[in-house]
Parts: sequence; C-alpha cells; structure tokens
Amino acid sequence: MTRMLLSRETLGYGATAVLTGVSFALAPGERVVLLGRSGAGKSTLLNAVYGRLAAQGKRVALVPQDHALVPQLSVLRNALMGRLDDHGALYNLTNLIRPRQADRAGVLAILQDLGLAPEIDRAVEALSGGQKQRTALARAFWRGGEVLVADEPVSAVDETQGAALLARIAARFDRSVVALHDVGQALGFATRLVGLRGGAVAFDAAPEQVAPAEIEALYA
Ligand SMILES: Nc1ncnc2c1ncn2[C@@H]1O[C@H](COP(=O)(O)OP(=O)(O)OP(=O)(O)O)[C@@H](O)[C@H]1O
Repeated sequence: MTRMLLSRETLGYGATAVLTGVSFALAPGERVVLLGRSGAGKSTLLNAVYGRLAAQGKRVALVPQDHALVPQLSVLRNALMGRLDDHGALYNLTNLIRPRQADRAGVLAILQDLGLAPEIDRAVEALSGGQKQRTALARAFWRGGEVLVADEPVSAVDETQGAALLARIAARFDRSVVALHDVGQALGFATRLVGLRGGAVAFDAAPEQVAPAEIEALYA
C-alpha cells in the first residue's frame, strides 16, 4: 500500500496558511504535475512532499526553483554536489578540488544527455538561464534515486527542449513530482495532475479525467 505523505494537512508559513486540507500520496510509477497560478502554493506543496519523502528515508533528488547552484564553481563541480551526502568530508573536499576521473566520466555522460557536455568546465555564473537550469537537472540526475521533486525545472528552455528534458526525467526516475506552468507540457508528461486554487487542492486525478475547463479555472 502507498503510504500517505500528507493527510488533510495545512501547509503554510508561521501562522499563515497557504493550503488547507491537503492529502497527498505518491505511488510507484507516478509522474505528478502541480498546476496553479503564481502564488497558488505549488512550491509550498513541493517542499512539504520533499520533506516527508526524505523523512521516510527515500532517496530524493531535488531541483529547487532558484536552482541553488554555486555560481563560481564549474558545471562539473555543481553536478558533483548531488552526491555530497554519500561521502565523507575528505572525499568531498578532494573531489571538489580535483574531481576523480570516474566521477567526471559519470557526470559527463549525464551532461551529454542534457546537451551540456561542452560546458562541463565552465563556471555556472557565465552560463545562460537555460544552461543553469540544465546544470541543476544534471546535479539531480547525478544524485539519482527513487523520486525527483522539481520546481519549474524546464521554465528557462524552449518548448521542444523542455519536452525532451521531461522525457529524460521520466526515463531516469520511477516517480516524480514536478511544478510546471505550461499546461501542454504538463499534459504530455503527467500520469496525474494536481490543480491548486484558492488555498486548496481543486483536483487530483489522471489527466484524462480532468476537464479542460477545470484547468482553465485555475488561471481565471
Ligand atoms: N518563505 C515564505 N515565507 C512566507 N510566505 C511564503 C514563503 N514562501 C512562499 N510564501 C507565500 O506562500 C504563497 C504560496 O507561494 P508558493 O511559492 O508556494 O507559490 P507557487 O505556486 O509556487 O508560485 P510561483 O508559481 O510564483 O512559484 C504565496 O502567497 C507566497 O507569498
């Protein structure tokens, strides 16, 4: 049985509730897309789901909305940070100073998959927005695990590239929970859509069970 991650909970900040009555579970093979206008609570729900999965001991890869990259460091070194908690401090320190060949080769294969291989040794601060976003995805892919939690992970790339990246996500992670603002991309990727509106979950169902009008109402 799939364990509930959230059960009729209120999520928010301090005394301010953002979402109330939220229940959420994540079954094997599910790709959940969160939809809703800006400020609806997508990041809030993602953060709560991430926290609960981690508390259950699941290996979760995270792509935060602001990417949380170290600008002065190279794409390679930022990607390597996806596995910092697999190793001790000495390994991490020496690997950041002089990355081990096997780790470099592993990251390079991921960067090739993401069309970012030529940038491997460039500092992140010198990259375009889309390249930075793909670096954050590379760090998540290098981390790997059962679940990806990602906040607008393809917002800075064009539609075609975004669809290709979402296909890579689907291939690499058994389960994912992703906030997207492009409804077309969401429909192409999701096995389940969660719509947020008015401080609550407006729908949580397979895409074919959600009427276009219900999706439009999220943004009205
Ligand atoms: N750290 C925080 N402290 C207090 N309030 C916050 C914090 N983060 C978000 N909020 C508030 O919570 C509400 C939901 O924000 P959230 O970031 O979850 O929305 P979102 O749907 O992800 O929006 P966007 O699409 O713009 O990223 C907003 O009103 C926001 O101002």
